[in-house]
Amino acid sequence: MELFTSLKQKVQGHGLKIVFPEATDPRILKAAQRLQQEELIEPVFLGNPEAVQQAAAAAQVDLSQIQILDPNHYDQFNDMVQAFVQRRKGKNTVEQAQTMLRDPNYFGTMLVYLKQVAGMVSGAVHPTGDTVRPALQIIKVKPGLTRTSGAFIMQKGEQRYLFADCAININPSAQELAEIAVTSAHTAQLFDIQPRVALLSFSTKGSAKSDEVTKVAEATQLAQTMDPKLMLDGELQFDAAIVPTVAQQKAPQSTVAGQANVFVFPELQSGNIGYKIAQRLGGFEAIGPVLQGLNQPVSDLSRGCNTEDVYKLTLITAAQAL
Ligand SMILES: CC(C)(COP(=O)(O)OP(=O)(O)OC[C@H]1O[C@@H](n2cnc3c(N)ncnc32)[C@H](O)[C@@H]1OP(=O)(O)O)[C@@H](O)C(=O)NCCC(=O)NCCS
Ligand SMILES: CC(=O)OP(=O)(O)O
Repeated sequence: MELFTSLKQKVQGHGLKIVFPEATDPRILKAAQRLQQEELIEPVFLGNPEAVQQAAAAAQVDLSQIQILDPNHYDQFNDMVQAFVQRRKGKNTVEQAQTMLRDPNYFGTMLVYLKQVAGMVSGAVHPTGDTVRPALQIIKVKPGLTRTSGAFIMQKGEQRYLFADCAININPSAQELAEIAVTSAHTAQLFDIQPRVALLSFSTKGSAKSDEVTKVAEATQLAQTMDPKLMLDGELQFDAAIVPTVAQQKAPQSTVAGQANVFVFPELQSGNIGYKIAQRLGGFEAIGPVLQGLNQPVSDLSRGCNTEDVYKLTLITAAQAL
C-alpha cells in the first residue's frame, strides 16, 4: 500500500491534536486545514488570534473549527511554568520559564509534554536549533538512547530510501554515529523499508586512512554490536553502497554494499548537503526531518518546505503518537 494511504488509515478517527506554533504561515494554515477537513487531525494554532485570523483570511483558510491558543494570554500559564521548572530540574528559574514559555516553540513543546496535544510541527519559519531545542530540553530521548537525530524519507517513484542524520548532530562521535545508525534502521521499518544500512565515508573498507574514516569504521563495529541482527556495513563510499557493480569491485564481501537503502552520513555537513542535492538535483521528494528517538513526537520542517511537505510530515507526526 502507498505509504501515505496507510498512514492516513492509521491516524484517521483518533482525533489527534497537533499543535502548530507557526500559524501565520500560509503553508501551515493550508496544510492544517486540509488535514482537519479530511478528519485526520485536530489542529491547534498558536499565536495572537488577530494575527492568525488575518493570515488565515489572506490564505483563504476557514478557522471556525480550529482552536487558537495565545501564549501571552493563556489561563493555565502559571501551571505550565511550574511544570517546566520541575522538568528542568534546577536548570531554569521561574523567571526564565516565564520568558521562555512565551516563545511558541517552547509553549507548543510543553503542550506536547503535558499531553494536551499529541505532537508538534514547526520549523517552516524557525531554524532547526530554535525548533528542536525545546524538545531536547523538555521531551528528551527515549530510555536507552542518548541522542535524537533527523532522518529523511527520500522517495522517487518506486525508490524509497532513508538518509540520516541530516538535521541535528553536527559532528557525532563513533558511539553517537553507531546509535544514529541503529535508530535509523528502526525508523526505516516504520516506513516499510527493510533496512540495509550503509555507514558512509569517502573510503570503502580501508581504501583511505584518516581519523574521519576510522570514526566511521569504529561506528560500524559498535552498531553491529548494538544490534547484531541488522544488515549493516561500513565504511562505504556512496557508489559502493548503492551500485552493485561498484560494490563487487570495492567491497565484494559485503552483504550490504550495492543494495543499501538506509544511508548514514558521517557528520551533519555531508548529511544536510547530501539530502538537499538528492532533493533539488535528483528529483527526490524529501519527507522530514523525522526526529528519531524522542519520547514524544515533535517534527521540524525545512524552511524551504511547501504545503504538501507540511501535510505529509504532520501525518507522520500524528502516526508517531499512536
Ligand atoms: C540541536 C542543537 C540546536 C542543540 O544545540 P544546543 O542547544 O547548543 O545544545 P546544548 O549542548 O546547549 O544542549 C541543550 C540541551 O539539549 C540536549 N541535546 C543537545 N543535543 C542533543 C541531541 N542530539 N539529542 C538529545 N539531546 C540533545 C542537551 O543534553 C541539553 O539538555 P539539558 O539542557 O537538559 O542539559 C545543535 O546541535 C544544532 O544547532 N544542530 C544543528 C541544527 C541545524 O542547523 N541543522 C541543519 C538544518 S536541519
Ligand atoms: C532540514 C533543514 O535543512 O532545515 P532548514 O532548511 O530549515 O535549515
